[in-house]
Amino acid sequence: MDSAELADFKTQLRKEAFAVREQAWRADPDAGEGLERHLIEALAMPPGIAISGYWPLPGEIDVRPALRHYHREGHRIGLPVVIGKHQPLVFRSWDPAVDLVQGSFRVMTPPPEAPEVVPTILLVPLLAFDPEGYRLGYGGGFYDRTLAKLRAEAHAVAVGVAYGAQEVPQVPRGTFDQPLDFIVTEHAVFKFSDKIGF
Ligand SMILES: Nc1nc2c(c(=O)[nH]1)N(C=O)[C@@H](CNc1ccc(C(=O)N[C@@H](CCC(=O)O)C(=O)O)cc1)CN2
Ligand SMILES: Nc1ncnc2c1ncn2[C@@H]1O[C@H](COP(=O)(O)OP(=O)(O)OP(=O)(O)O)[C@@H](O)[C@H]1O
Repeated sequence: MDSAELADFKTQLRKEAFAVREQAWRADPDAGEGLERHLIEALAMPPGIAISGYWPLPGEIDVRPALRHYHREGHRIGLPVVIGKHQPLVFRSWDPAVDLVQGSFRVMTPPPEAPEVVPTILLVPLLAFDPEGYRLGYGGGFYDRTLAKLRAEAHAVAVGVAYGAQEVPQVPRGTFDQPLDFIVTEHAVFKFSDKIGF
């Protein structure tokens, strides 16, 4: 498959994945609680480690119960901010008292004055995932660029979070696609690397 065919294939898969995710979300809007439980069971976070999450868009599994838990445990939490097309994401500090502002793509983000957080563990949103740990995102390449940068610089663990229904047999892969270390859903944990052994 050349890169144009790969992009077309991903576009088609994205349409299907949107519909499947929307349905899962409508059926179980509180799945974030099961997700929180599985995250806590699966990943022993070293004290004080910085964790990134996201403020969910309609359809995305609600990662906020887990973020509140990690904040209570004393972790620094960052939420993603798009600083430009073709640029890696930047993460800014969030806590329950922070008033969010609307950023690019209607995503809620911490205000510009919130300090930057460089996460070691990233809770990564996605449209679809496969049983080998590959993910399909919105197509901006934001998380691929961000993970490539963080993994080149330091220890970074990518944890895809999703509804179980978002699993597909295979996500088409290109050279830039960054595999996940874990995928955690409201029902299950998939582990692809031993990376969290700090
Ligand atoms: N909650 C959340 N925050 C996030 C992301 C995400 O996936 N989820 N991102 C992950 O990169 C970044 C924002 N990137 C985004 C890139 C594209 C679209 C987008 O195109 N949304 C369309 C739906 C897609 C389409 O119809 O083609 C929309 O808003 O209607 C949204 C977010 C950073 N923050
Ligand atoms: N590290 C990178 N350097 C340069 N281009 C990249 C990099 N990562 C991804 N891209 C390009 O970004 C575009 C979008 O990639 P892709 O379709 O894989 O996005 P995605 O994984 O669905 O989205 P996201 O990572 O934002 O969730 C592709 O053209 C891809 O080649």
